Amino acid sequence: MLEHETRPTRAWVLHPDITSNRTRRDATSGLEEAVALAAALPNLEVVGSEIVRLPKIQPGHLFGKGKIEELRQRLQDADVELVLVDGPVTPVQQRNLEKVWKVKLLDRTGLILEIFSDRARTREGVLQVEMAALSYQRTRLVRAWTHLERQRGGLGFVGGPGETQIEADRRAIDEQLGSLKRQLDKVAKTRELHRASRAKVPFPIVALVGYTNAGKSTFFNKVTGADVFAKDMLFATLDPTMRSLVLETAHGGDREIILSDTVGFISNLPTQLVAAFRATLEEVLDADLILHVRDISHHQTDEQAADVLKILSDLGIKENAPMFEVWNKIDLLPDEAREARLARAGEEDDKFAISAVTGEGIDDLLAAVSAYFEDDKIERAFVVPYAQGKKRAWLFEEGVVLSEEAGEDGYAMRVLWTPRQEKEFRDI
Ligand SMILES: Nc1nc2c(ncn2[C@@H]2O[C@H](COP(=O)(O)OP(=O)(O)OP(=O)(O)O)[C@@H](O)[C@H]2O)c(=O)[nH]1
Repeated sequence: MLEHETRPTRAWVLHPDITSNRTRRDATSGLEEAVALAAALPNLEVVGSEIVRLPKIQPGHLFGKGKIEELRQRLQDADVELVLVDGPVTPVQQRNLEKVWKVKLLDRTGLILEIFSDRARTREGVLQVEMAALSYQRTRLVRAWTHLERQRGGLGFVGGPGETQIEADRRAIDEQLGSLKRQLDKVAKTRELHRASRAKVPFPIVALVGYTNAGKSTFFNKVTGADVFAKDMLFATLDPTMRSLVLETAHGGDREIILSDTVGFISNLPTQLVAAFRATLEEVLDADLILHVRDISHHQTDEQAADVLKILSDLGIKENAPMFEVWNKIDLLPDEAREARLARAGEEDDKFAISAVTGEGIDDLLAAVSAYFEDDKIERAFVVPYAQGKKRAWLFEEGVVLSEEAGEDGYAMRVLWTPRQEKEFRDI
């Protein structure tokens, strides 16, 4: 009934393809991702999208004159109100383009911030997004400021209404940032307390990570039966959601684990948001096992996986952290590709092909997770070469050594350990 009042904003997505700055992502999937991002905003209709080749960035207007005029016509014909530019746009370019096109304009960071603020569900999430948004605004003020200085011929002339206003704005933003930071610290402390009390619970934590839209929440819901806001949107989970899950052990017993869903990753994450991610993803740092959920049907699934691993390493997660790869959405693969994936997953003990929608492969994955935390110990004998002192030290730290004898090639060891320790040892 209210349809007329909530008419969606008509938006147009532009993906600048900067010839001098080609990354390994092709422009078409860049545009596709930007459109998907835009669609994640509520009450917005993407009425058009295109790649704009950009041999050279124009400082004042980003695009060249001819292109701007051509676009102006198109935007006007389509009655566009909001233009989303998938890349950085300086405040000056933004102002100029908004004036010529008579639209509102958001760049990639602005767009992601909008989505984040719309999705944040816990107090901490909201605070983080506010902080990120403020830092973003602050850098824009700084840029406007340098621009002003340049216009004055770089004389370093200070004073005048422009500067004073900007300085006041910056101070106001700094004060707000300080206050947000204090609140966030408090929330973080409370969380720390929760975590400490949880640490007393002897349940392993399994964290889901993955590129946005990989299917983490769908998987999480499927296995926990939880009602975690299932949707066809990006970034539905800005805050980690945790549920306990009881798995069956190999001997028919129960094993309880805590499964934690996290925010989806994305390429070219604006720097202002990296900190917000870091706090949100602390759970992952704490996890006993990471499940890296991948949309194996996506044509850039390998690039997405590389992005996720890069973000994890930026977050300080060790390369050899225990991790399973979950190849999700196999139901969407054509037969041949599907068979190939299933065969490879069959060969490697830390890769699993599943469909979070049909449920295929999930039992095997959960059995492997359960086995990973199997307490049953196994005895092994092997030689640790003298050059691998780190491995030997680790065995003693873990307290698994039964006996040790110095031989010709190294230490002949006998150990008693869990399958989990065995895997960790291999990765050292
Ligand atoms: N066909 C198919 N679709 C799936 C599968 N898993 C997830 N999807 C769909 O993929 C879309 C994204 O799934 P989500 O579970 O929301 O993805 P997510 O990784 O939690 O996304 P973010 O919250 O953005 O990080 C939804 O439309 C799901 O229905 C699958 O195994 N097969």
